[in-house]
Amino acid sequence: MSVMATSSRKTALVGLLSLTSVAALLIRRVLRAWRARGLGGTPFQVVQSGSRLLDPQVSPLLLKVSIGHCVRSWSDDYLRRYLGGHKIQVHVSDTPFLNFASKNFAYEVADFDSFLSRLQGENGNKFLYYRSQHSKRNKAATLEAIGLGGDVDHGFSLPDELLLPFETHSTVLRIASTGLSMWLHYDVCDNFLCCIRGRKRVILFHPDDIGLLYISGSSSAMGSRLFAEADLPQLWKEFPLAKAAWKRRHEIELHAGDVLFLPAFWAHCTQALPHESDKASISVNTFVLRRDTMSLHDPKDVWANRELLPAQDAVKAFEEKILPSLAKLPATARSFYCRKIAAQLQLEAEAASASG
Ligand SMILES: O=C(O)CCC(=O)C(=O)O
Ligand SMILES: [Fe+2]
Repeated sequence: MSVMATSSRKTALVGLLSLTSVAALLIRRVLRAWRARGLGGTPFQVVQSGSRLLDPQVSPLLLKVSIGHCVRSWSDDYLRRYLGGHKIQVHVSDTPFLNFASKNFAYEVADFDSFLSRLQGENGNKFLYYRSQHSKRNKAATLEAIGLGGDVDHGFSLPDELLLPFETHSTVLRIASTGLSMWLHYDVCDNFLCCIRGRKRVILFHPDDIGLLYISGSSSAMGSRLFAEADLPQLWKEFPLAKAAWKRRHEIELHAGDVLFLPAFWAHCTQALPHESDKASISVNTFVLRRDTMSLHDPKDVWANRELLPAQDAVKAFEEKILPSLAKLPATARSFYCRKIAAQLQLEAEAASASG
């Protein structure tokens, strides 16, 4: 073999090696972008379109789509122009960690202008949260109901492509003080949670982990203490099962313009964070219903958290029939039959998860 041939083979080999390392670098970059913003736990997927939203096993997704001009237009002055003078109901709390179970906050009626001023000012260490409602108690929220729906040029809108497979249930404006965290809960509708101003940290748990989260009704007894990082060792003492779920959590930080697709039954809690000097974290979320399961949805569900109708029947039968029957048994037999029924239910749950 000639010297020339050996050296050209060497050059080819070196070329191939450097090409491989460039390719590896590129793949690493693409993977990093793909998992972008997933802060802890399971990596997050970023997608450009809504083609997989109806997949029964869909995980939360960060959607790269446009939500209209609101991201640039909705200054405090703009919001005051539309909502100024409105009386709104506000959650007010001394702690940033809101807890629905222990009700560590009060509801106050405030006018919108003073709410915004308090939110941006020093505010005596109070944490404020506004969730828009419909003026009629039995109707679900819309932006039109608070006067924010009509401005096509400067408003909020989700691409038709995302909404078309669904029926819209409601659209909610949410404004929170820096640091305020919303308690862990689940909703029964799929949801597009859109960040308009500030930032929002969101922690989510797979529906299969519901039994580890100390949920009663649709809210967790842990409130939003998952955001109190220094307090986590104490939290695991009080709520030991939750530690395993925490390790598998999905977590993301939303920035202005980001849309999180948050599937129904994924328990979630959020933390409002500032952007530069702006202390308001503003988001809009649209709850949607899948057409194939719409008939199971309670027509009286205003907040997107009433159990599906067959689940309401099951819970009622459990509380009114099964539990009282079991209570008639002596302790050993009660423990035996509770475990037997729990094992049967566990098998049902596994089979349903596998077929979902
Ligand atoms: O961040 C918030 O204000 C809560 C959002 C939420 O729970 C939802 O959109 O379902
Ligand atoms: Fe929610």
